[in-house]
Amino acid sequence: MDLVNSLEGRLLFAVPKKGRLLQAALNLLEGADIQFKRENRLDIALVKNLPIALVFLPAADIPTFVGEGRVDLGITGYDQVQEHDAGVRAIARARRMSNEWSPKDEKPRGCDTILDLGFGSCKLQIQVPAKGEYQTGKDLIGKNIGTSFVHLASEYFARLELEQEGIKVDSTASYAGRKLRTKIIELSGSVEAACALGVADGIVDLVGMLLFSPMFILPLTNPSKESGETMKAAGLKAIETVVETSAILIKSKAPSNPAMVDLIAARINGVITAQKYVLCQYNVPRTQLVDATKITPGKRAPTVTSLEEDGWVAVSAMVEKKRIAPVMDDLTKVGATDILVLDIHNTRGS
Ligand SMILES: Nc1ncnc2c1ncn2[C@@H]1O[C@H](COP(=O)(O)OP(=O)(O)OP(=O)(O)O)[C@@H](O)[C@H]1O
Ligand SMILES: O=P(O)(O)OC[C@H]1O[C@H](OP(=O)(O)OP(=O)(O)O)[C@H](O)[C@@H]1O
Repeated sequence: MDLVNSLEGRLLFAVPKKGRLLQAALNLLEGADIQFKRENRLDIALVKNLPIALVFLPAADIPTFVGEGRVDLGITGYDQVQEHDAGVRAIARARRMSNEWSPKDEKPRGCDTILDLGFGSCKLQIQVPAKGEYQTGKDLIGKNIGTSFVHLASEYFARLELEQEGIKVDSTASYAGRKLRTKIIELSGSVEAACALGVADGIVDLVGMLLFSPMFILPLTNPSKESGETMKAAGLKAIETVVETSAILIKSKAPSNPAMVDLIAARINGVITAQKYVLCQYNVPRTQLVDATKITPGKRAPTVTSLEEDGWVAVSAMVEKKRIAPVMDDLTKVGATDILVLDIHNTRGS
């Protein structure tokens, strides 16, 4: 199949090709009725029922393809987008310093976040040997730092160094021409081993959070791993957080088909909402209705209908799945009966 030509007229949608984010991303696509068949060893799949082509890419590369190329939509980690944007800032700073800058360099680059997808939560943290001497990020100024997130780590330590010199900076401050005293060492994997192997005094690396998303009955991270398991196993401890992250839906600043981007975003938002909420239905004496609807105010408002029994009403309201147990307890206390909890398969516009 001549894939490149078959992409004409299709919205390009980047999906993580493997790793922790893949399965949850595929679940979202299924919930949004994006039908495709991924051929073995092929990283492009044509969607059967919409003018879309899925492109399977490393999560770390998706911000580049969406922010700098022709890809319109993408699912990746917020940390990856932040690292990409920090890299764009570093290039822009270097160009301005060497007078290579020109107005065309300032074309809209990077990507816009559409939605937090509610899975893949973790933290990018500064980690040091648990029994070592370092207690704060400032203790590591001038030392060796191993990381896969070189741009975020460089900006973080530039801010620490400037603050130590009494220069107050904010996240948008320019570090133009600043030569870091701290040595940032780029590592592509197994970053947690860097301290033990004498390569680094500290690292900047991800620490998983063992979260149970409504989408899954299994933990989001590797079920055999606790949150921070890698860090603990490597004898490290986290001392500061650089970025808190989760999976996000991003879009190009100039998408080829904005209407289709909005449609896909609405469908994915519907799937996420349906997974986050349940529908709670119950009967309650009209005299208790005010107290009951304070417990179940709904996402917009509860639906109240009269029962074929004087003095009683039926209420239906969306309740966050993670709150439903105490909500049912409280409804019982105010005299609600026949309390039902229904899963929501999908939703739109809520
Ligand atoms: N515990 C975690 N460790 C690393 N990344 C995580 C974790 N939990 C969620 N993520 C998200 O997954 C992204 C990494 O996905 P990616 O596919 O690049 O690597 P991976 O999931 O670690 O798989 P692999 O390293 O085997 O390729 C991170 O940028 C982050 O947004
Ligand atoms: O807190 P945890 O859930 O234990 O996960 C965190 C670890 O996972 C990632 O590495 P990964 O396992 O992807 O292997 P890598 O070092 O080759 O990237 C990340 O770089 C951390 O080292």
